[in-house]
Amino acid sequence: MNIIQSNIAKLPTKYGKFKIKAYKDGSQEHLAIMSQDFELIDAPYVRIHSECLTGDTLGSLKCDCQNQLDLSLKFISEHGGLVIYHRQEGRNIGLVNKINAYALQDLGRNTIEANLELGFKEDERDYSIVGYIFEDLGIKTLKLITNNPEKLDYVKSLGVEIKERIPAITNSNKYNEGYLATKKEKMGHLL
Ligand SMILES: Nc1nc2c(ncn2[C@@H]2O[C@H](COP(=O)(O)OP(=O)(O)OP(=O)(O)O)[C@@H](O)[C@H]2O)c(=O)[nH]1
Ligand SMILES: [Zn+2]
Repeated sequence: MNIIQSNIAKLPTKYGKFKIKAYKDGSQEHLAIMSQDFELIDAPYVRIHSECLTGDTLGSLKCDCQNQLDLSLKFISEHGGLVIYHRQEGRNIGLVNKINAYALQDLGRNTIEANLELGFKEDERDYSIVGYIFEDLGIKTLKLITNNPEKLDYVKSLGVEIKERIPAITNSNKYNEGYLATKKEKMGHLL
């Protein structure tokens, strides 16, 4: 992998004070957002957050992403750890394709059917940059904040020990009930 790394900088936020580092992998740029005491923690809390501009930034109610990011930043600010902001928008199909998938969902398809109809797998994410960041930051043991079994399997495949899984469950609403049901029933998410 040919990764370009930034230096570490301070990032004060409404959640608390963090440190931040950026990684450039081809055309994708990812972030590691660390609590101030990160280096001193043996098994940090870690959230691998998949980019969702419509949720994270615009507050879309079609998914649970903004609530999960909010929960993770608050939790990690308080208990110590790391949020990896993994910039693979739309499970790595990009924004144009994700909005086309939303248009198909407006016609009644679920998230998986919409992806398949556009010629993609149900999930196109590749987590290799996460392994690179773990190695760069010296993470060998962690507590993972996720409901997604694929993220758990990926971390285990690196030989990194998962001491605990913290569910990332937030309130549902009438717009994301179908999305959450598909994740639970068809993608095996621990919801
Ligand atoms: N292709 C596609 N991607 C979506 C859709 N809705 C949300 N996403 C993307 O899905 C990703 C979030 O994945 P989720 O399945 O919600 O959650 P997860 O990250 O796999 O699992 P957790 O760690 O438990 O949050 C983000 O990259 C979103 O942009 C959709 O309808 N279609
Ligand atoms: Zn989302």
